Amino acid sequence: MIYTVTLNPAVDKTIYVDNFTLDAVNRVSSIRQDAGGKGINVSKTIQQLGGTSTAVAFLGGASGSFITSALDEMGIPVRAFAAEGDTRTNTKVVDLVSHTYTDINEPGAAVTKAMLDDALAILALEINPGDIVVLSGSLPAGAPTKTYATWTRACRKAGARVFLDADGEALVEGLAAKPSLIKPNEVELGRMLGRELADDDSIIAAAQELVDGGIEQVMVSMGSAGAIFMTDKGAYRLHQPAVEVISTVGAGDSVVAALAYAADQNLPLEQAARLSMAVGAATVMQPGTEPAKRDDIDRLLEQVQLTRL
Ligand SMILES: Nc1ncnc2c1ncn2[C@@H]1O[C@H](COP(=O)(O)OP(=O)(O)O)[C@@H](O)[C@H]1O
Ligand SMILES: O=P(O)(O)OC[C@H]1O[C@](O)(COP(=O)(O)O)[C@@H](O)[C@@H]1O
Repeated sequence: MIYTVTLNPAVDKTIYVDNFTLDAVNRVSSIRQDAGGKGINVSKTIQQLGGTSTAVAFLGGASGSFITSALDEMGIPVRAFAAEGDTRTNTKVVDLVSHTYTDINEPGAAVTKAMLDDALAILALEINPGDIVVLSGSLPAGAPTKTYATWTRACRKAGARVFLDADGEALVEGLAAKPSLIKPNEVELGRMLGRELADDDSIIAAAQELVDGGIEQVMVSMGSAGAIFMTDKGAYRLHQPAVEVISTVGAGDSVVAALAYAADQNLPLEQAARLSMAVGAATVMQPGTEPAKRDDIDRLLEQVQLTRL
């Protein structure tokens, strides 16, 4: 079983504007809204892959209900915990002329340590050995920076494999609890290590350091440049096929989803790596945070380039 955990979910509101201009009135040509937040996006993609996951999330207000209904409609089981206040709305401004994409992410509804502890106690009782728990996204206000470390330890103690996709302090602290997999992009990885990673060699060296430190799998996603997948059983340079890019929001989440699905299905490492790139490319072909289409994934899978390092 796969559980995705989104402590700070969001309604992703994509606003389409022609010639987005700062310091001026901009007229919106169309809007779309998606259930979002990193773990929720992971659940949506796992569903497209034919897998099953339970989306664990703190939700509140009308925006929280919007997310619950959207996931219900997709047939994704939700384990909702009440947030203190309304779930945030993250605004994505897409300029259809200049093709720029601007994210404006709100801080989100606060939680208390007691709320987090209660949710974790319930989740830990439910987890069975061999399950996968995906911890994704920013921490909401009120959550200590060591929250992911605490959750990783508890889930590992219950026998689960933990995949962590976070940034900044939350990631640095979380690493101490030794998740099985992390998926920083190259900027997040550089930030985490406090140095600029300018080329493949420096990314490979950085990922190797983490694997040597006890993280079994480090997937460094690199946007249109593909990814470097470093593991304790092999390392790969990956390139996805060229596709028409509609929205890159949720691309990283889709890579995490593919890796969680592959691990749950016990797919060989190389197959997992290929799948993650096909899913990443198929995701950017969709608007907003609509998940990748199965037929795109199947078609792109054969075109992924994989080189053993
Ligand atoms: N512009 C793009 N063109 C094609 N594929 C992309 C593009 N951006 C992202 N992807 C795919 O999605 C994956 C994850 O994207 P990335 O931007 O690195 O993640 P994040 O959203 O976490 O920053 C990439 O490794 C790649 O496979
Ligand atoms: O929790 P954070 O870091 O604010 O990120 C939340 C945002 O990230 C997303 O999950 C997209 O993430 P990625 O583009 O990094 O895959 C959006 O759905 C959401 O608005």
